Amino acid sequence: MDPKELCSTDMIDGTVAAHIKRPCNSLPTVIVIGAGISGIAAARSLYDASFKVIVLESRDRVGGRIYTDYSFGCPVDMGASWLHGVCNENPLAPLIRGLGLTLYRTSSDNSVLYDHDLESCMLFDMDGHQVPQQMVMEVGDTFKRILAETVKVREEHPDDMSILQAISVVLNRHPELKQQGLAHEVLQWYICRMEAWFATDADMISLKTWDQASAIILEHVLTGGHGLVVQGYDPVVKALATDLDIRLNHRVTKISNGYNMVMVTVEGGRNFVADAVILTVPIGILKANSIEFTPKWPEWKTTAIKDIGVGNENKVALRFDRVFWPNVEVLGMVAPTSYACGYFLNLHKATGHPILVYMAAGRFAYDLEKLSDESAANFVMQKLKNMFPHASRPVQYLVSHWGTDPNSLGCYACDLVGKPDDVYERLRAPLGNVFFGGEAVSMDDHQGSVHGAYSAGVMAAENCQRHLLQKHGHRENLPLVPAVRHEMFETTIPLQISRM
Ligand SMILES: Cc1cc2nc3c(=O)[nH]c(=O)nc-3n(C[C@H](O)[C@H](O)[C@H](O)COP(=O)(O)OP(=O)(O)OC[C@H]3O[C@@H](n4cnc5c(N)ncnc54)[C@H](O)[C@@H]3O)c2cc1C
Repeated sequence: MDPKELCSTDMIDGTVAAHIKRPCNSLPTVIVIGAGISGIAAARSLYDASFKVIVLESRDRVGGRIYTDYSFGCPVDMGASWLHGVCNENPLAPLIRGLGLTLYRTSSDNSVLYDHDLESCMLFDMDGHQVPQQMVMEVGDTFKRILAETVKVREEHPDDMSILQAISVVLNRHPELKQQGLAHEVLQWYICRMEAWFATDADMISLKTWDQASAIILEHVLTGGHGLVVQGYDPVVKALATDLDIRLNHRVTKISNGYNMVMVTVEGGRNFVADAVILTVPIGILKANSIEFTPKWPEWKTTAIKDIGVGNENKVALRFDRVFWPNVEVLGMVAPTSYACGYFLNLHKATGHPILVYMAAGRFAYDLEKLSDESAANFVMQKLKNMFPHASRPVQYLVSHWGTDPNSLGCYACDLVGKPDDVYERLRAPLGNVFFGGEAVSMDDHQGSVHGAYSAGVMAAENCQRHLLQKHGHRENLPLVPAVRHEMFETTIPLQISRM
């Protein structure tokens, strides 16, 4: 076999891989594992810098946890749908501007607890009666005060506890903040919304870090509030993926990290060899140990993976033949527990299409996945009928399964109670020729976001590039051509923001 062929990231026989060396002056090769936004951003950066790169993706599509479904005849995002931080500093802003995508701003508040303006939420009790708007606003203010008091609880307790425990400490201390009857149910709805952001239940969310992730106290947070990507996130992924060598239906089962090269094995036994690997599979996949690593990873890495939590969120999208609901952004149902609360996002307001999307998070999202799609759609229809007895049957429905999908096993990383401070640094740290990308390794508490995943991919590519250039000599010694900037990034068009 021609040695040049061996290092061109093509299939080779695994038994010879350990003896392969990359010939001098050939292009450094990188395998990116995962074609979500992070992997594609990493591959794009390396490709634009003239590295030879291939992407191995287990699914039959690109995008990962970005998934825009078109079966309703219009785009419906069943994974990510908001751009969090509608501002020019958002790393995705140039791409979104360049593609001419419209953002429908649901809130200009940067806090995650209010990614919808409260005036645009209509809540209903279990009997289908509308909750007075005055009460929605007042309980919202009380919830803010309760959360502010939890900061004091944190300062007093050296050990971490859950945000739910902290709320109960605050309510015992300040009985005047306790809510009764319907107001208590509205408070539970706010807790339900908080759980939706973290995609996990309030008894699992770390008191120590929740407000860092929610951007209430941090300075490096992106401004501009939250905007739905009206045309769906798919064009963003597709634009970034242009011209990349992406091999779909290639599920990686093993990564063998040698001194000179890394060998990656996919289901069916094919091997791929490269100078370096960037691993961007979801944290749920790492936690499930479904990829074998040789040599075994050190304990500091495996405990980091164990100590990071993974949440779940699912959507049930319903398309109707006509609109029978009011022109608000969110239709919520209050209940005595946050588990029993829920809400629909009214896509009609943002897109003009008669679509409602029910959102479920945490344990409830897992429970929803246990139902057949038809039962899940019937379940949420009952909730809707409770609010609107004359609701028509949906013409079509879609149900996501992020928790049990073997390519995601959860929706995104979350901070569990007692999370060690350095857990994300350890997850991010490279091992030999293996670099780590993906939303969970993103910097500055941007885990669980598209822009965080994107930046994590770019950062992994930069670290990988630096490593390869150090290892294989200076840039001048390698046949690299000057970096080609992706034309989408060069545009100066402003962000298009709408609000109907
Ligand atoms: C329901 C839901 C709603 C969300 N809402 C928002 C939102 O509104 N705004 C926002 O900013 N973020 C949101 N997020 C988070 C956002 O979608 C993610 O943070 C981001 O898309 C993650 O990108 P990634 O590239 O890190 O991972 P992924 O997109 O998951 O990419 C990883 C890829 O690896 C592949 N893979 C897995 N195993 C293997 C294997 N063994 N071999 C090869 N490939 C493999 C997967 O198929 C996948 O394509 C949401 C997520 C979900 C699930």
